[in-house]
Amino acid sequence: MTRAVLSLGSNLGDRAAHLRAALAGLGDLVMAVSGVYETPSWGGPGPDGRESPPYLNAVVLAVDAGDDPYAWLTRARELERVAGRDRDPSWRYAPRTLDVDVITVWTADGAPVVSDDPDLVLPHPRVHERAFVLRPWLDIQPYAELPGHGWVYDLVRAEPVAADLPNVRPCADLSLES
Ligand SMILES: Nc1ncnc2c1ncn2[C@@H]1O[C@H](COP(=O)(O)OP(=O)(O)OP(=O)(O)O)[C@@H](O)[C@H]1O
Ligand SMILES: Nc1nc2c(c(=O)[nH]1)N=C(CO)CN2
Repeated sequence: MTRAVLSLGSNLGDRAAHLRAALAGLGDLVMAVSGVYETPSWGGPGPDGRESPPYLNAVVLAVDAGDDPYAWLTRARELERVAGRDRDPSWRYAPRTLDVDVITVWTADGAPVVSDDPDLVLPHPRVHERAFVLRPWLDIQPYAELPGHGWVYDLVRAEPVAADLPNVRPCADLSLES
């Protein structure tokens, strides 16, 4: 058995519909879903100076009966494929219909999986800098700990995340829970 925290993001097309479809795709694996937040695009403009539009973001806690952490990556890529995500070789953080990142994975005994395989780095190597993940994560796990970085509630109060926090805006009118 493994548990995982996944980040869902969309800034292209019907953003809420893409998040809902991802959640539906995860189906019975989902244990808890955060609120939906509108967040400025993280990662800067494209090579031509074009800005990436704001995202809708949410975070999910999910559980899988199998033991393989890579199953989460496979699922994430499949959800992105179904959402029609295109990759733009000239712009790493180009707008996308759906982005699913594997944030952290725990084994059945509660130990965090640590991996430096470039195909699946765990915990996700940039999440400690990302208010758009850390803030929604607190909705579903107020005592969440990011392996190697400490309590999530401390991370959101320290720089560089604290400066971004006011721009992570709850969308009270949008819910992913049915
Ligand atoms: N924890 C992880 N979650 C998702 N993808 C990962 C992870 N660790 C490594 N990768 C690899 O990162 C590669 C790029 O993934 P992707 O294009 O979704 O990145 P991104 O979401 O645009 O950027 P970022 O990695 O900064 O979130 C993929 O080939 C994937 O195998
Ligand atoms: N606001 C926001 N910015 C991003 C996001 C995201 O989900 N939300 N995902 C990225 C690649 O993982 C890059 N930048």
